[in-house]
Amino acid sequence: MEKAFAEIIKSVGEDLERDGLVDTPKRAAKAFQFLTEGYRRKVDDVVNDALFESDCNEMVIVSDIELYSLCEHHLLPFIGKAHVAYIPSGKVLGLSKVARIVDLFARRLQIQEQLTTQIAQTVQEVTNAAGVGVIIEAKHMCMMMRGVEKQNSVMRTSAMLGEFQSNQATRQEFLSLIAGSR
Ligand SMILES: Nc1nc2c(ncn2[C@@H]2O[C@H](COP(=O)(O)OP(=O)(O)OP(=O)(O)O)[C@@H](O)[C@H]2O)c(=O)[nH]1
Ligand SMILES: [Zn+2]
Repeated sequence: MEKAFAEIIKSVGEDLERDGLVDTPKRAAKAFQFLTEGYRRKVDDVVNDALFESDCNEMVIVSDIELYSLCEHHLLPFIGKAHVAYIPSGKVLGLSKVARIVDLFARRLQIQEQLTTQIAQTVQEVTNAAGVGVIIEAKHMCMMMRGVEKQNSVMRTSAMLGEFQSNQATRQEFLSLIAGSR
């Protein structure tokens, strides 16, 4: 990866020997490894058995989880928030683990739709919840810094599983609680 970054820097006409750039391929490779570390993590390790028996069967919402991902088309960041809700069915998930699941899939090359679905399916699989809802709102640098250059558009995606899909009242409760947090 270091070599690849060195090639990219040379290809823009820069001098790789100059002071500020000497260590840049190494730094950039380290940064890119971090931004894609989701490929090297496993759900079980991330969740770390932090599942707790509970007879709570009311909606749990973790909202406004910061999200940084990379669009797979341009390798530019998309940045925003994820809102994750589920209805427990015997087990609740450690609070931080919801955010860790978001990062696990965000730190990959992604499109927002797939990221949203992967988070929802994983929360469902891990908790066996009666329903899961995920909403992501994000701004894509590939639409802001280049290309169509629209600064204010926000992409909103959702994935609704189980009761969030079949029960209008559940979905509505989730949406109104999210709206309250905005
Ligand atoms: N659906 C979806 N599209 C995305 C996402 N991230 C980037 N894109 C889009 O992927 C598309 C790639 O289109 P192309 O025409 O192949 O690439 P391009 O010529 O660079 O397109 P422009 O961005 O329109 O300049 C663009 O419309 C991007 O806006 C995403 O998360 N979801
Ligand atoms: Zn893009």
